[in-house]
Amino acid sequence: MSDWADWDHIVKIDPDKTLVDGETFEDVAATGTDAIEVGGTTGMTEEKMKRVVDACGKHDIPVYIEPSNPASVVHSDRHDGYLIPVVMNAGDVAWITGAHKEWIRIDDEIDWSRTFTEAYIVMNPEASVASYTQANCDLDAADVAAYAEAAEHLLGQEIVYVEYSGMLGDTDIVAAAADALDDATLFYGGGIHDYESARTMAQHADTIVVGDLVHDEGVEAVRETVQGAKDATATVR
Ligand SMILES: CC(C)=CCC/C(C)=C/CC/C(C)=C/CC/C(C)=C/COP(=O)(O)OP(=O)(O)O
Ligand SMILES: O=P(O)(O)OC[C@@H](O)CO
Ligand SMILES: [Mg+2]
Repeated sequence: MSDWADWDHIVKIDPDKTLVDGETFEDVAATGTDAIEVGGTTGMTEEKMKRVVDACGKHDIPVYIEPSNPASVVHSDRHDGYLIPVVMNAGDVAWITGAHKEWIRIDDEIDWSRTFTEAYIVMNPEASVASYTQANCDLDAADVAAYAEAAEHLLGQEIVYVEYSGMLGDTDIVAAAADALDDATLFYGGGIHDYESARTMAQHADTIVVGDLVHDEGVEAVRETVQGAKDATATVR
């Protein structure tokens, strides 16, 4: 069984951002979250990635690199694996297969045994990731459900990621993606900022991803979202 099948909550650390004053990656690992993903769209470098992966990898929690470009991939045995995005609604094929082909050409240390993909559906047109990938975010619930189904059944994706980075998404859209999937795991990320927003999104998604909150508000606020995710899981399943 894959690691993520048991995850209700992920903290996503952006190596281009800082933690709240006085907080450490040990504090982040102790929030009760199930895993740490390390990634961001803008300002990513190998050096910043390495610093965060090394710091997070010291604690007893799964750590996955989520690269936004081939140059931000670092290899180490400090982390558990690699979650490589594939953007279903990208406007530029670079973000579906192009960057992947280039990465494989230049990197001769890829460890396929711990490399997996995430099928992104990018929904917030204001997010950096939307402009970066030239995503078509003008999608209704039926479009999103169809992308989710295509990801799982045509492309064999094990993770589908509804991405509202920076804003709280539409629950009808997240529910439609959830209904469309059979066995794939649904990640939801974007705008989760408290117990209630976490619980609401976790009622639909298998796993919620909390990003900006850890940088802007800190670990106490993250802890509340963990509780929201766990409570939703307890009622739904
Ligand atoms: C093939 C390799 C190794 C890399 C390419 C992988 C792809 C397709 C990346 C596309 C962009 C993407 C989906 C990146 C994942 C990380 C992510 C969504 C971060 C959040 O982005 P924002 O919140 O918009 O950006 P900032 O917070 O950095 O402004
Ligand atoms: O930063 P936020 O809005 O929490 O989004 C989390 C994550 O989905 C970003 O890739
Ligand atoms: Mg962001």
